[in-house]
Amino acid sequence: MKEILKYFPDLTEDQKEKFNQLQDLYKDWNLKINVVSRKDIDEIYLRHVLHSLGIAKIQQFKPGSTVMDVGTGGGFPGIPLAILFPETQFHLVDSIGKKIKVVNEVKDGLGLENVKSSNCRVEEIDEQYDFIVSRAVAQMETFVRWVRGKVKKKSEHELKNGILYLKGGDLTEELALYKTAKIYNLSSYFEEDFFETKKVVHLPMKYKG
Ligand SMILES: C[S@@+](CC[C@H](N)C(=O)[O-])C[C@H]1O[C@@H](n2cnc3c(N)ncnc32)[C@H](O)[C@@H]1O
Repeated sequence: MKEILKYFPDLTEDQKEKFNQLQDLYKDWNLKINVVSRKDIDEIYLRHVLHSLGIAKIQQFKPGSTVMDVGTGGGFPGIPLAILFPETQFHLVDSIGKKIKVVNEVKDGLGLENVKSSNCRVEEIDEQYDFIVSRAVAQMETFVRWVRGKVKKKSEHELKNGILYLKGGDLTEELALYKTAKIYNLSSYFEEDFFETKKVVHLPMKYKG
């Protein structure tokens, strides 16, 4: 939890309380369904919560804007972002039912009213959002094919709408097709070694590839 306060010192008491509850909620659920690796559960604030919040260093979601988290698994990056941006609506989607069950339990446990979830493949979703966020789900080309048409071309809330994808490693080859993609190194924002190779890719949706 100290990692979160270090980089997000202006949290409200309610947000602090919610972030505080996360570890115990995931610890309990992890005993039944493995959503966070055993090694990671003790470092959940660094490896999952702060990593998810890396997106917030690139984009501050505005009140009223809408975000879909594709392949959310146990709720990353969607749940931490929903705590940080309580006036933004989040739709967390995963094709595995038991993962969405955990998401729903965590959402209810925290009383997150700005989160809804769906147990389906993202290809089945027929809605448009200001932003699509994701971590560790598919190669960019596949991902873009899945979500094409699901980002609002022009947003009343946001100027930089598009995909915000948490990725690691060398992305030169994977992003060669996407001339408008911008890569942000999370090591510029967070000093822990874990973030050395971690990046946020922003792909604006005017891209027609
Ligand atoms: C490696 S996990 C990552 C989970 C989470 N984003 C995280 O970083 O902890 C990938 C998740 O994507 C989901 N997934 C893969 N393809 C999907 C699709 N087409 N639609 C919805 N979910 C998908 C899988 O069920 C799995 O839970």
